[in-house]
Amino acid sequence: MKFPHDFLFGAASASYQIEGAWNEDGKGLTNWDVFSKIPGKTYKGTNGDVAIDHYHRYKEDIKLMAEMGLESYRFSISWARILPTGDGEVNDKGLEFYNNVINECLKYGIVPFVTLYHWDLPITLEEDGGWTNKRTAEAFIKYAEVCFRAFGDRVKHWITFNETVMFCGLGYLKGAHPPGIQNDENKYFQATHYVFYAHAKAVEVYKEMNHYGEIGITHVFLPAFSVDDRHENVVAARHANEYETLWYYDPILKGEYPSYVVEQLKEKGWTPSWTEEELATLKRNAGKNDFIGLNYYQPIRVEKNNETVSSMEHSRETSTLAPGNPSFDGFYRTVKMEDKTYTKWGWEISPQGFIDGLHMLKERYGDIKMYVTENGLGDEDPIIDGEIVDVPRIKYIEEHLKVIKRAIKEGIHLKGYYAWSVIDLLSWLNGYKKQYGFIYVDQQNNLNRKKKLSFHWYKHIIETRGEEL
Ligand SMILES: C[C@@]1(C(=O)O)OC[C@H]2O[C@@H](O)[C@H](O)[C@@H](O)[C@H]2O1
Repeated sequence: MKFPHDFLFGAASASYQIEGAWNEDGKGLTNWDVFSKIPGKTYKGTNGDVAIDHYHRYKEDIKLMAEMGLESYRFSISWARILPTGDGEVNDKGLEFYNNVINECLKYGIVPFVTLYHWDLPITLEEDGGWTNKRTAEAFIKYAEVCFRAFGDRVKHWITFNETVMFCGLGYLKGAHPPGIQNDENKYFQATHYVFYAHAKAVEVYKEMNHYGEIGITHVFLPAFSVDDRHENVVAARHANEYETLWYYDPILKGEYPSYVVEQLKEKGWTPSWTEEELATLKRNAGKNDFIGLNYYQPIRVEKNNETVSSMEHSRETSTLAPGNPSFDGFYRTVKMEDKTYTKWGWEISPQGFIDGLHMLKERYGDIKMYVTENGLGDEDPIIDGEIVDVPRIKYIEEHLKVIKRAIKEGIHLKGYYAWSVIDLLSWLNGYKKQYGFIYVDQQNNLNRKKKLSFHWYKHIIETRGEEL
């Protein structure tokens, strides 16, 4: 059986991780332009000043995507190219660049799937409190409207935010991302709330423009499972799902926060300073979401944590989602299991965990359309006789596409798959060591591009619509 005719086979990237041209054509400074240059913050001091120079080489890259037969390309817009000061004047050169990227995609019949925010925030807003300041939410709504107006005639698929849990969690709890704050639960929960509010307002604005496209948000999907049937561990898994999934998915799809978490935030003094108008905005717009984007890489296996967790000193290493760390509130800890397989970065490889999680989502949120907006293997790819023989990546994606096909047969409303990433790119915390792409970029040789083994494999899968999977 083939994948459905309207299922999109895609691949993804993000502006800061591929574009470079960090200070060209009127682009404003972003939080990552500044944070990445603070000594010790990134792996070997890598940053996105050049990245893989996609800003100047987008035509070559999109031509390669077309050669792969890619049906859709998910990329993000750098806010600071459009509004260099965050909420001031529009930069026409920024509009021009993304118009060129969109038109280049359409030239090959590649469907552009655009993420408005993939972590690069104009520095003026970061320095004014970032997502803990409602000004940033209001600025996002202005930025989104500028993009809808400029590109909405050709872009019909919009993602507002990528992985809120990551930029808020790493920004305000682990400190591994800008603004580099550790263990501040009040700021963390406040930031997530203003992101959800900004999302709901952007959905409302988009729908009022009658562009007849679709809009949603992309969240990490990290289903938590108990390590065994012991009651305290089952309770720990429930707790993890409430904080890591329901806190993110409920305000979007139900328009309200999960009561389990709300009650505990009240007890702990972590309740965001939300207003009735903001909460009403979430409620009013929840039903207008066209889809939810899932970034699935792994499940987590959890057990009750019985050791006291003082405010941990975090590092890049404790921020890479490898198992063995306690949750920020100390309630549970993740566990590396003897009978599971893991990537070099300690992420469990579990297609079964994905399909089990998908049924959990369907049970709670019904038939909401879903896209897999990221899935892929971060690896140090083997090179044999000059060829990138990334067989582990082929196996990883193949196994996940198989369960996606099964999930669709079981009634899960999945309409597309975007591999992370279309091309090797800058990792926020791992530099260029952790590769994800179908296309290799030679960092030692003029950033030359080279098709990997997986490029040819994915081309075949797309051509045959995954019939053999
Ligand atoms: C943490 C990490 C990683 O480095 O493996 O997860 C997978 C992937 O998620 C994406 O949204 C990030 O933009 C990209 O950089 C990757 O980030």
